[in-house]
Amino acid sequence: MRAHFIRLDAQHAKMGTRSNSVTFSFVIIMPNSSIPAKIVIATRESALALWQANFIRDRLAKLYPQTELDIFGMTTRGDQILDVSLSKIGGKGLFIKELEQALEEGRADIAVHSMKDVPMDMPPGFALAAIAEREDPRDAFISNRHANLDALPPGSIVGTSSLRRESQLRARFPHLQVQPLRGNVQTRLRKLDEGQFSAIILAAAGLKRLGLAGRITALLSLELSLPAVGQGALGIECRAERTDLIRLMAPLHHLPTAQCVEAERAMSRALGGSCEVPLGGFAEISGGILRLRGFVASQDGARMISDEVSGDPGMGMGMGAQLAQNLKIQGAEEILTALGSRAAEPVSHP
Ligand SMILES: NCc1[nH]cc(CCC(=O)O)c1CC(=O)O
Repeated sequence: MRAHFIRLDAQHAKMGTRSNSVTFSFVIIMPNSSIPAKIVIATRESALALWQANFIRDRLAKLYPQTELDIFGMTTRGDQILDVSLSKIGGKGLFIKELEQALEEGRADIAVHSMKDVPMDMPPGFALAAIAEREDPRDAFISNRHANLDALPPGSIVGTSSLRRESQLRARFPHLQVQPLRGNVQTRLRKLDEGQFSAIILAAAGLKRLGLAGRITALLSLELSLPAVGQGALGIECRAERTDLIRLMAPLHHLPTAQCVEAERAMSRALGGSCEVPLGGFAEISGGILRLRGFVASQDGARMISDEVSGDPGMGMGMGAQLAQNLKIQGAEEILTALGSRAAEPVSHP
C-alpha cells in the first residue's frame, strides 16, 4: 500500500515539471483512498473502439494495479444506422451520446473515444480528462489492384463517406468517382474485397491499431489528404465533476498531442465544423513550433481554401481561431454559408 502511494506521488511530481498547463502544474498528493476500487470504461463495440478501450485499460492497469478495470461495451445509434450518410442523421454526437448517458447515470466512469468523433463543444457537465498520444494521423489508400491514387484509371470508384476525403480527392483527381462507404473498418474492407470499389480511403491509425497495417497500399501525404481534426488521437471523457478521475488520467495525457488537437479543434469550432462540412485540420510540433494547417472546400473540390499558421504550442487555441479567421477571409465563409452550416452563427465556447 505504502509503495503504491509513493509511486503515484512521484509520477504526478514528474507531470508537474514537464507540463506547463495549469491543470498539471502542481504536485498532487494522492492518498490511496482516492483511487477507486473499480473503474468502468464505456466504449462502442466495434473492433476498433474495443481495441482503444482495452489499450487505455491496459495503461491504467499498469498505473493502478489495485483497481478493477471493466469494459462496458455499448451499441450507439451511429453504429446502428448504416444506410444513410452520417451527416444527414446528426453527425458525430451520435457515436458518443449513449456513452455520455452511461457516465451520467453512473453505469460507467470514463469513456474512450477517437478524438475525431468527439464534437467540438463538449456537452455541459462533461470534460476530456486526457488526450493520449497520437497514432499515425494520415489517411491510407487501400486497393487490391492499384498501387496508389495516380495509378487509378479514369472512372474508377473510390469509396469514402467523408466529405473531407471526397473534396480533396475530387480536387486533385477529377477523373475518379467517389461513392459512399460506411460501416466499421472491417465492413469497409469487406466491401472493397467484394469488388464494389477500386479503392477505399481509411484512417491509417485504425488499421494499424487493429493489426491491419498490411492492408495499407499507400499512405496519403498530408499535402494530398489533410487529416480530420483529431484523427489518430484518443480522448478519455468523464463527468466534469469527477476531478478524482481527471487526476488519475493525468499520466495518460500527452501534452504535445493535446496541444495539437486543441489547435485543430479550435479551428474547426470557429468554422462550425461537423461531419457536414468538408474541412480538414492538422497540427504538428517540430523544433518547439506548432504548425497548424487547415482547409475548407466545396464537396466537389472545385473550391478549396487552404492556409496555415505557426506559433507557440501553448497558444494553439488562439492559433486555431486565427486560422479559421484567415480561411473565412479567403472565402471559406462563402462555402460554409452555401453549405447551410451552423458556421454563420456564433459558436459559444463553454
Ligand atoms: N469515422 C470513424 C472513425 N473514427 C476514427 C477512425 C480511425 C481512428 C482514428 O482516427 O483515431 C475512424 C475510421 C476511419 O476514418 O477510417
